[in-house]
Amino acid sequence: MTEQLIQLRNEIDAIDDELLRLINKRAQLAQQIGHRKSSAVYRPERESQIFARLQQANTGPLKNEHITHLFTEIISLCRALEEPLAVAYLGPQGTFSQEAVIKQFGHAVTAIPCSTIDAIFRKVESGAASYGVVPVENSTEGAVGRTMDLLLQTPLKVCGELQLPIHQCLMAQHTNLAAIHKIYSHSQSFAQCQMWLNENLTTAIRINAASNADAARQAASDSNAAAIAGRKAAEIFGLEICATNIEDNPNNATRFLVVGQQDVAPSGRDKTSLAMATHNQPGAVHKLLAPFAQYQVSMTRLESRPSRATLWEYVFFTDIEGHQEDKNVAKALQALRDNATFLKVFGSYPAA
Ligand SMILES: O=C(O)C(=O)C[C@]1(C(=O)O)C=C[C@@H](O)C=C1
Repeated sequence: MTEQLIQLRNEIDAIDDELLRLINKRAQLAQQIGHRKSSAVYRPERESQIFARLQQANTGPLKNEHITHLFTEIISLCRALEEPLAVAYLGPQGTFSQEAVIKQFGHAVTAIPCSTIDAIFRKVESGAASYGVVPVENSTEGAVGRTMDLLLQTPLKVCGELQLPIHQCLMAQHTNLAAIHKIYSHSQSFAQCQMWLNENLTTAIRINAASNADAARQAASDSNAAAIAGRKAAEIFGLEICATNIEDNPNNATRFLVVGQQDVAPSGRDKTSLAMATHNQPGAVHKLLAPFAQYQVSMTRLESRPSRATLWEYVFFTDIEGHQEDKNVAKALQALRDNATFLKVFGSYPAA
């Protein structure tokens, strides 16, 4: 080893010692905060402010996404010292939903796989899990109807959102595509990879699975089969990756919501999700939405779903910019309450 290399490594050792001391000091401070908290340990608004501040201060060479990644894990460990969290998600292990849990909460949580979106809501409502992570829309396939229907019924609040890029891989016991006669996947993933499949695996039959992870599990026991799933599923089931990024749209992403029992305080960069309905009359929807324009509230999403109560009546699901405690948002919501036949605010939370 050259003198210079030894010198550089000595400097890294000294920095690691300092980081170790500082990270443990940070953990002790989090513990002290934990002892002073009377309610929820997880504070999405504070975590969002920490990430925003660090990104602002970051001078590189590490990219902002790396800094967020690193501090997600540091905060995750500090939070777990205050109180261990259980987070329910759409399982089994190896799904994109599990990746979403890790992206939002870090690794220091107990992730509880559930077999349906209904089961996730039930786990959180009963207190068996502190939070649930549910898919709400995909950039290619659109809204996840079951999540939207359950939001109407649940007493839970929306506490957060995150977006996960969805990169699909073809995986099998080997990489010989000529030997693949069957492909397992979830129907949504098949829909997202149609062009690639039509070009590269024309004759293989497509078999629907309950989830991508379940597809990978089945491919792991059949040498003539492959699965379409996320990279994580290949790791879990010991499969080889035959092709990566096979989704038709390279910007394919799924948006997830975090649901829990708490109202989240303003972070300074928030969104509010709600659903509303009005009479089925000419101009009624225009009138319903007017308060947003009047109080300068931006809508980031507007989606209609059948009300399920009355034929051909619709509920409008809306995301707006701002927190329900912000003055303009509060005024718009009050005006909406006066006009709408139905209004439910699901919650305000830091924008992803
Ligand atoms: O500031 C708090 O309330 C903390 O508990 C500390 C901390 C952190 O590690 O920074 C941990 C958990 C919360 O979700 C937010 C922040």
